[in-house]
Amino acid sequence: MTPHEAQQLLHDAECVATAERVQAALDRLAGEIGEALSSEMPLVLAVMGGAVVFAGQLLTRLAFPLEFDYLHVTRYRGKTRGGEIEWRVLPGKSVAGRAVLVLDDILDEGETLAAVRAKLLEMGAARVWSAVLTDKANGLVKPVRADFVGLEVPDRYVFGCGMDAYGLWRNLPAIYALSPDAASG
Ligand SMILES: O=P(O)(O)OC[C@H]1O[C@H](OP(=O)(O)OP(=O)(O)O)[C@H](O)[C@@H]1O
Ligand code: HPA
Repeated sequence: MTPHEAQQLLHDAECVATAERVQAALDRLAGEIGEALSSEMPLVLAVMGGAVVFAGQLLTRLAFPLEFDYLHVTRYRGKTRGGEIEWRVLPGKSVAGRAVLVLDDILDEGETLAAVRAKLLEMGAARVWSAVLTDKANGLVKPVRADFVGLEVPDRYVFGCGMDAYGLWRNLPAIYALSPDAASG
């Protein structure tokens, strides 16, 4: 894709959550997570790459002791439809016996979070919580629900705030839905 085509993708997209709404959701989420986990000294794990913005912006709002690490798993690989789960990096820190909080940008069909949760429990995590910046209202019975949800997004392919459109635009501070034409590409 050329830079011009990438700009066109954004131009044709619809904003579904402004940067202000995202920041307000982060403030609320941080409060909810603090109430639930402030005495747990959790290991916070970002699911790379989509969680990079969410994790960075949430962590500085959490005012309790925690450890941070990441794991890398992917199943969309720059496309708008998911496939097989591919594990790229397991968490480097031991999760055995730990309270773990998983951070991800989006709960869509729920396959990724379900696989991450199962893997962490298999690795001996004592308890696994999850927080997602967005939960897609797609009407599916998802295999897992998130304990903490920032925003609901419509049943469209969304991007920005860590979420990519064909590998691009993770850097946007607001959330957009791809135009139907672009989403089928
Ligand atoms: O609920 P699901 O349908 O499983 O989809 C959610 C997952 O899909 C995205 O990851 P992706 O595979 O696109 O990799 P990325 O994090 O590098 O964008 C997103 O970051 C979530 O991890
Ligand atoms: N946008 C970006 N990444 C995603 C989505 C989406 O709508 N669903 C699953 N991963």
